[in-house]
Amino acid sequence: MSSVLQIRDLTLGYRDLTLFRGLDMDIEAGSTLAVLGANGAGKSTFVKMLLGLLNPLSGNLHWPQGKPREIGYLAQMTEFDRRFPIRVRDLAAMGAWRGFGLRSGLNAEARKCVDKALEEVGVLDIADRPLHTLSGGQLQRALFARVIMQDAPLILLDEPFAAVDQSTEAHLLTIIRRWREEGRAVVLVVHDLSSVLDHCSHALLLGGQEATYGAVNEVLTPDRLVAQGYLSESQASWMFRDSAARLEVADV
Ligand SMILES: Nc1ncnc2c1ncn2[C@@H]1O[C@H](COP(=O)(O)OP(=O)(O)OP(=O)(O)O)[C@@H](O)[C@H]1O
Repeated sequence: MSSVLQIRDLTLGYRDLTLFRGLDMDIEAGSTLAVLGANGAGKSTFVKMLLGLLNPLSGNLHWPQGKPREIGYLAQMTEFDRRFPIRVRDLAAMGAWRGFGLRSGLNAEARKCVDKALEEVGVLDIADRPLHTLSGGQLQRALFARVIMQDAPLILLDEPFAAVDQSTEAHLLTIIRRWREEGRAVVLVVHDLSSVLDHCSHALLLGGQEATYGAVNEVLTPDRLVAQGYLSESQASWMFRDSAARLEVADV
């Protein structure tokens, strides 16, 4: 696999708060990375750094294939103001603004791509509805269409399943799988371990002033999850009760 981003000896935090030191990791093309950690562990800070909104305290970021023109990004839904007076179709089209420019508008080919993205996420039938009329799941699908339109090699999804039902989650996971198969790197901030196990190849666990990166099975061990404050001892022994290596599917 080729790396989209190489992170070396990274120390992350703020002026008076160091979240962790010495992280080495590669974000690989065609991989899915779960970023996990207890509240306040630094997940959003890590995402902000990847987006270039925050400099590391120290360390290096190297983009072997060149820094992408654009990083696909889905913010936490709570940060989205759905009173924004646009339609579903316009929201999706905003993902492609670099391709056609804000003034010139969409040509026929771009309009076709928007419709295809809306169809893929299952909201083409409500493409002309204003955002404030959508349910949480419909809005998340529309926001996924916007990410599809961004056509980026690295995609960051901040808690994409936080406010959606199981069938929407399953649908959105098929889109994530397609992105991975296309060789894009997908980074997901998640809270629920069950959505990590079957769908992510790698994990970055934050907490306890440490950052642990590796294959999912190597990182998400009961000892480590407890040591880094993600699970209590009793949660870990319940979730790992049948196997030392395999978690029960459960929310934390
Ligand atoms: N601009 C800032 N200046 C100083 N400290 C900050 C700033 N933003 C966040 N922090 C602190 O950094 C720590 C990590 O915050 P961050 O939002 O990255 O955590 P998180 O893992 O995303 O948490 P949650 O699961 O609650 O969303 C917290 O202690 C937070 O208070």
